Amino acid sequence: GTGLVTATPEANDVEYLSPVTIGGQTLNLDFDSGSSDLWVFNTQLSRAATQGHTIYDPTKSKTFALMQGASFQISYGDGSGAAGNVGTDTVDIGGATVTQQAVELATAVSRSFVEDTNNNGLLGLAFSQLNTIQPAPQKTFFDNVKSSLAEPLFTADLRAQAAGAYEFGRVDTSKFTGEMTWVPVNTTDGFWQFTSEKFSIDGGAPQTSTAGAQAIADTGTTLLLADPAVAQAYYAQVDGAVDDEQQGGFTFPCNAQLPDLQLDVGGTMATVKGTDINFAQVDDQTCFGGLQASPAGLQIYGDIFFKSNFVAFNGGNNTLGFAQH
Ligand SMILES: CC[C@H](C)[C@H](NC(=O)[C@H](C)NC(=O)[C@@H](CCSC)NC[C@@H](N)Cc1ccccc1)C(=O)O
Repeated sequence: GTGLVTATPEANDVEYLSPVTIGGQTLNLDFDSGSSDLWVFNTQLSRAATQGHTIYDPTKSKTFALMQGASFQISYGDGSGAAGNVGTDTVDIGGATVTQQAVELATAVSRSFVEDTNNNGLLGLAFSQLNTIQPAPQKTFFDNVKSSLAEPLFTADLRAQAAGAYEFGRVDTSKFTGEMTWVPVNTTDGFWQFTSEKFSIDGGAPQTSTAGAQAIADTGTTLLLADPAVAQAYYAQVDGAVDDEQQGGFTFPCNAQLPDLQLDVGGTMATVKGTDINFAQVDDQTCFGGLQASPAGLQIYGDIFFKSNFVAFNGGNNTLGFAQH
């Protein structure tokens, strides 16, 4: 295939896992457009840490080579992280193949990764400048494979409680309805970043949250973390919604009617379906919102956004394409 793999959701669509073959060994990884390291669970980790995981064994790969003296250490916004050493091997995603791809072998991973036994590592799809390998940062799979693709792009087709897909090299127009809108990406910080300062609720009058507010497209983040003004205005329209310190964010009665939310992506409005904003039940009557306030200044449009929008990441001209699906 041209580089087409299934994206399978965990419970509550917390993460999406896709098969990657490394030196002939297939592991399910979390494709993450919000970071730029490809790291895997492997035989160097303790048995306790790898319990329930699928691990990569470099000694069993005919094409593995150690990258002498190289190491990595990555931290994520949720406080999790991983660190270890580095090699190269042949990496194949649905037929799109890179020989001598930098593959980072964790020798330490945070508890949240140990406990998430569906997740055997991350495949970073942000810009290579964010790669954490020392002494010399290495290229992402996408950067390495780009020139061999029919088109220098990949797409994310993530679905609510259903199998979706990542595809490298083409935009499958049968996967979405209406027109795809392309917007320029600001790559300065290494993310797929764009201006997102306007919002409207149920197609009402657009309001500005914060002039010049920035957002990133992050397939590796579960929720939609938006400017606090957006979250406050949205949940003000939901009867019984409260910002519940104890639950860690906005909750509402599970039978609430959730309005649709429009957010601008580089000036063009994209819709997030209200149904996708009901994230998970936290007790018999109460549900936790998929839209929450972003702690930092930066907005993080995670899987909640992708469930309503098919997104193309074009590394040829650094643009993002989005369309309703
Ligand atoms: C605290 C670390 C800050 C956020 C920063 N790190 C980052 O920005 C890294 C590359 N990206 C991330 O922490 C976030 C984007 C944060 S926006 C600043 N994306 C990747 C994240 N979803 C990966 C993940 C997947 C599953 C489970 C947990 C984590 C740094 O290293 O400085």
